[in-house]
Amino acid sequence: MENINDIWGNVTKQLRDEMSTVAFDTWIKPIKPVEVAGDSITLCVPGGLQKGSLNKSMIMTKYRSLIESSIKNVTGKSLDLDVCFETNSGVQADDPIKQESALNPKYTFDNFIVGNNNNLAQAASLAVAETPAHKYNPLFIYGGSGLGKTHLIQAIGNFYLTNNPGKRVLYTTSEKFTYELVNAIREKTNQDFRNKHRTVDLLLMDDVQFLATKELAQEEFFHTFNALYEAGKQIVLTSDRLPSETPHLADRLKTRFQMGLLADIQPPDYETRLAILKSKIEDEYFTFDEEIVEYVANNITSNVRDLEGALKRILAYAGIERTNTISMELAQKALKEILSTLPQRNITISVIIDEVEKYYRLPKGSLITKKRSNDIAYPRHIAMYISRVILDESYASIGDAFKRDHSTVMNAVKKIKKMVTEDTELQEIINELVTNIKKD
Ligand SMILES: Nc1ncnc2c1ncn2[C@@H]1O[C@H](COP(=O)(O)OP(=O)(O)OP(=O)(O)O)[C@@H](O)[C@H]1O
Repeated sequence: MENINDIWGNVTKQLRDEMSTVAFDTWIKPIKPVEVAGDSITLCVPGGLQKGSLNKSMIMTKYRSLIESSIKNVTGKSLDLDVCFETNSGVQADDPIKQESALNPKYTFDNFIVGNNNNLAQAASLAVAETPAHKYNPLFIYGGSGLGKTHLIQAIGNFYLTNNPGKRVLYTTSEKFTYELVNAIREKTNQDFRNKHRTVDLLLMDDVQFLATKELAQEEFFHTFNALYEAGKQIVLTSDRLPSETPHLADRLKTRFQMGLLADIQPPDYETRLAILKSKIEDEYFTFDEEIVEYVANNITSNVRDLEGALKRILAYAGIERTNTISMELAQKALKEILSTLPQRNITISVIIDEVEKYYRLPKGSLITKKRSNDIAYPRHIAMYISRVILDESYASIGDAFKRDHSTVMNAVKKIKKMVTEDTELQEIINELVTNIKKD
């Protein structure tokens, strides 16, 4: 069973039998199903910020396991429950224009945490949502999995619809686009397909990299893109990589995707991970000590989806132990399994060089040039120091990687080692670099 309304209809039938009528009418009946995406199901509770968050808290603490087990009975799958409520900046779940747009109201700018890793993409997204087709058309957001691309692209749509009621927005993915195109050809409804995609004010296309291997869909999307662009409509695209690095993507699409702004999202740094965790915890109404939040931020470094997963695990353990206060012991128990299964990166000197160059925003390969200016020499010494500390490599093999002799490496390592003991800022930089180097 795939349709969210069918699933929820069956789940509520079961819940009605298992709960008292008063509890069912108060807590379950007002819930609106939003979507099933991947391993999670999203439901929306009524109320604004205050009442909505109370409703959500009640569902998550008291009824979560009951709802999740009914969902499992109905779908045969374990789906994570995600509950949203209607904020001022989110569109209403039952608004017909919203339904046509296929947007999920839970993705807003309000709940998107901005850090060094995503500030360009967030600022450009907001600019596009405020004044579409003005500055950046198309806006192309790219970055690794679980870093917030879907969140941002949908926040653009939600913001735009809230501020421009009556305008038409369409959120789709390249896979959905292809699937609907194939159906349209089979059922001879090509014109409907074109009307749907070419007459909107704002087209949001997620995961555009999957178009690359589908010739027919690329051809159709090329014409969709042109029709919208020429009509002065905004297009926003997301991908896991740059257009120029997408194999099999037609050149004419590559050039079009590059016409506006290319904005990247990088994995969140430590500060941003902390801020994201704190904001997600605020939504949950559980008490966490600062040291527990730091423990999670230090250990889960890959992406925001994994951070959320870690938090959900901790909350699930808290649910089992029927407590609202999270202890360090509970957090460690909850994360033990996932920490041991997280992919470990194969760390080499070249990984360290890459990360240090990225951190100091230096062009790739700068650390192994002959340049001796301080802006290159200092990061180079740090990279040598980290190579020695993390990998325990010999000075000679570090020297080979940096095209330097072994005494240069030895002096650099000695110098940074001394500085680290005196300079707390440098200690923090090195901690952050080591975290970046270790994450996959
Ligand atoms: N900066 C952020 N602030 C708050 N939540 C975030 C942030 N970035 C990501 N998230 C959350 O992390 C989860 C994963 O994000 P999202 O689905 O947008 O990633 P993605 O880049 O589209 O991944 P994929 O390429 O795998 O589809 C979502 O629940 C999203 O709300």
